Amino acid sequence: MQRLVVRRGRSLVLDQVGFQLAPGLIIGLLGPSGSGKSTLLRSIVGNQIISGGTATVLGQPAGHKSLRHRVGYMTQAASVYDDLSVKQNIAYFAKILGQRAAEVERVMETTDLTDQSDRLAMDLSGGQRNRVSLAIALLGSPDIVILDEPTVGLDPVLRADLWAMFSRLAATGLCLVVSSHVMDEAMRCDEVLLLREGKLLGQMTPEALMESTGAQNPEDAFVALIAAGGTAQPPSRKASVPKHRAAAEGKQP
Ligand SMILES: Nc1ncnc2c1ncn2[C@@H]1O[C@H](COP(=O)(O)OP(=O)(O)OP(=O)(O)O)[C@@H](O)[C@H]1O
Repeated sequence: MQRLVVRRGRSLVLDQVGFQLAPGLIIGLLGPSGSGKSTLLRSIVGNQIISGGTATVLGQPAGHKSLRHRVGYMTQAASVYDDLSVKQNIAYFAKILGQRAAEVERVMETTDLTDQSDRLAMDLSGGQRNRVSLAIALLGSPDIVILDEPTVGLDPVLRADLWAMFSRLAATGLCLVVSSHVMDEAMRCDEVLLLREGKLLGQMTPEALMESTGAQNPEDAFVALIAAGGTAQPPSRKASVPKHRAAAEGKQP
């Protein structure tokens, strides 16, 4: 994204936002409610009219038809039909996307839903419902998956399970962009984009965020960064050791 500007009505919702994504990383988009996270995610997907700047995804303008199968999107409201089973839900979207039946099995396996395939969506827990939405976003093996507040409303155990799943997906080379208003989730990301009132305060590793502010936790670090006027310096990609790789090599990320 370069100098991205989005206006909605009279409001300036995104103000000159610029950042880069990279494969194999979990990029956390963090900011308070109303800071513009969903608008920014829609801009990456190509569902948002932009007023200025450029949104380029995998070398194409965001929303280009060639990106249809390369960018997966899980919206904030889980797109799951209560009266269909897990498998029927996924198969329905697979059909719309022109995907084969084998792809339905693949995404159910990836999201640990194979055992639940015949259960009606209305009988699922919040975490399982979110995994159905994630499975739908993974149809067609996209290169980038955009997840809008996927852990909202989940208890800490289910939240941790979902983040572990994101890490496994990143290890396959996928780029995941995950929004959250829970600052503590920053520590689970490889890099964070910090958004406030439509402005990007910075893009950095969570470790760099903590180090540069000297704060004890991500929430305090966010406040300290605001007080310091933010920094929009992009991270050195050499410094970004993905959490999944650090764990595999037994290093502290
Ligand atoms: N249709 C609209 N017209 C005008 N302003 C809007 C419209 N939709 C959203 N906004 C404003 O745009 C801003 C950003 O909204 P957005 O939903 O992107 O934020 P968010 O960070 O995702 O918030 P949340 O975490 O609550 O979903 C908000 O101030 C909101 O009031």
